[in-house]
Amino acid sequence: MRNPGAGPIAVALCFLLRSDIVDGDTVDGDTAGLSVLLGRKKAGFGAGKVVGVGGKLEAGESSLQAACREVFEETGVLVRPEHLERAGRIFFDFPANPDWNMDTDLFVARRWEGEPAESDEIVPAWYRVDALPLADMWHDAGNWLPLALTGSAPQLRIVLNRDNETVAAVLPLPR
Ligand SMILES: Nc1[nH]c(=O)nc2c1ncn2[C@H]1C[C@H](O)[C@@H](COP(=O)(O)OP(=O)(O)OP(=O)(O)O)O1
Repeated sequence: MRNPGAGPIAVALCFLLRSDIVDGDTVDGDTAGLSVLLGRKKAGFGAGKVVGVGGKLEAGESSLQAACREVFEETGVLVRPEHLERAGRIFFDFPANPDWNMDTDLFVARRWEGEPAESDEIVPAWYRVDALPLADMWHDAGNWLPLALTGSAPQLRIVLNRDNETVAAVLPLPR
């Protein structure tokens, strides 16, 4: 994937959050009536899985800039950096393949311009936050995605097993 021995890959993910509640509706719970934009990955790392929209930082880029660029490249939606909210940080730790280690900044956005459209990389779709498609995602998604989408700002190191799929441990990240 990249130069052996280099540090973790810096990644940014951005979750667009849409309120489905129309005026006058009443709902129970924090997440009822909220949907998130995820994407079915067509190629590359994690192909076939439903994943967060985002990807690797380019040289000289901040994670904020990368999140906006990746959302645009992968879905055609324009998100402005000032509309991103930090939503946590996850270190994906692949002990069997350390070259895959990723240090991932999470963002949510509640404002954007445009409608998501399919790209070469993903098929975007809206999912209810209280019914996330966890069976189609990375095994670890249930450990951090609901927390990130409900404002808990998880800061976690997710250690994968040697199968590079199942979760060996979920540890706090030093702040
Ligand atoms: N354990 C894990 N759980 C998860 O939910 N997402 C993970 C993960 N490990 C990696 N990812 C995500 C983070 C990142 O968005 C993505 C890999 O980065 P990219 O999408 O940029 O990779 P690709 O190889 O497809 O990209 P390019 O070749 O740069 O187009 O995988």
